[in-house]
Amino acid sequence: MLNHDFLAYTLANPHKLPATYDFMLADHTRVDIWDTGVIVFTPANASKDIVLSCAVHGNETAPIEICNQLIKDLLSQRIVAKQRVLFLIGNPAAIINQTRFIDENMNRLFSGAHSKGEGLTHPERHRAKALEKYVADFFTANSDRQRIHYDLHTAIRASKHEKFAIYPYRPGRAYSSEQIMFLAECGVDTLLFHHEPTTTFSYYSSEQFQADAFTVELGKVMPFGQNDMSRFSQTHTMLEKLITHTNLPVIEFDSSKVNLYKVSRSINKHFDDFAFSFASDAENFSSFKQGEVLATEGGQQIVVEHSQEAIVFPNANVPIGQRTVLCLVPAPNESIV
Ligand SMILES: O=C(O)CCC(=O)N[C@@H](CCC(=O)O)C(=O)O
Ligand SMILES: [Zn+2]
Repeated sequence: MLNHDFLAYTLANPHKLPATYDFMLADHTRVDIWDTGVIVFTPANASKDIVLSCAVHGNETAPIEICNQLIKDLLSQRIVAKQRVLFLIGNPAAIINQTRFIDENMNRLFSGAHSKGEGLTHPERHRAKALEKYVADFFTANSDRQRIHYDLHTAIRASKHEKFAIYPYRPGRAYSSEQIMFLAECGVDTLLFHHEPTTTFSYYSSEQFQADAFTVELGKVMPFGQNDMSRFSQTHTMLEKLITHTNLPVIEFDSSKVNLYKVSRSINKHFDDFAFSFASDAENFSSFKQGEVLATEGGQQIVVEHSQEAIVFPNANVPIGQRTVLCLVPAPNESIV
């Protein structure tokens, strides 16, 4: 049965739990375990419903360690939740495999993509569909609460901005200065405003439930045991405060504390010979000048269109049709309230 180590319990039962559980922590918090890697803490009188997800990519270990420590501290009652929290350990089988995924990148399978196209038997398809349902059940249980979802990741390569967040496309909804400043307090000082709908987990929560949802990149991917956890202490502290405080002070928007970019385009792969022209170890946010060649494929060159474009998440090793890189330009005039 479960002791305080929910990660160990999840990895001992990566596909299915022997049973679902609910119990009380003293008389203050109800705990529900809905599935492998899925645990809810419900205190009385919360004002926020918060989803913290990790391991949507199985080899991104630092977010897993952060979430497991918060869960341990809640279960042992070192800390007491004042807000309702759903923790999701996204892909337990891929954690055991020490890989980004088993058959398919799960962060391309939300908003119904799990049920379209080929590969319907892939384990990530079933898990993405199940995770959608858990998030839907969690958020729709209350209609009067602030809804927050931080989908925690680490990136494949080094980055000029170590910690950054992707703000999913949200037409007609202003960006939240409160959220941007909270993330800055977490040490996540760089925001990318996405320009189109995607099939990521954070877009799902944002679009379906109007959650303040973000993909949050906390550093470079490392195997278990090799994370310098001191680099995550600011984030850990702020997430703990978010969960355990009734109210957090709202910090006034200060543009000098954040770097704001918007996605100018997503370059998708059309041919097997897609190749980048820049160094294979180029950092995220490396910037290129107008006319410079970013990539080649099918005998064509893909060149920088704006006076400068920065790149993030370059990965030529993706299936045809998927994103190889996001191009970014500065975003000084976004609507932030
Ligand atoms: O480092 C990389 O190349 C990928 C890191 C990562 O997993 N990023 C997310 C971003 C999701 C988003 O665009 O909101 C992903 O690619 O799924
Ligand atoms: Zn990731």
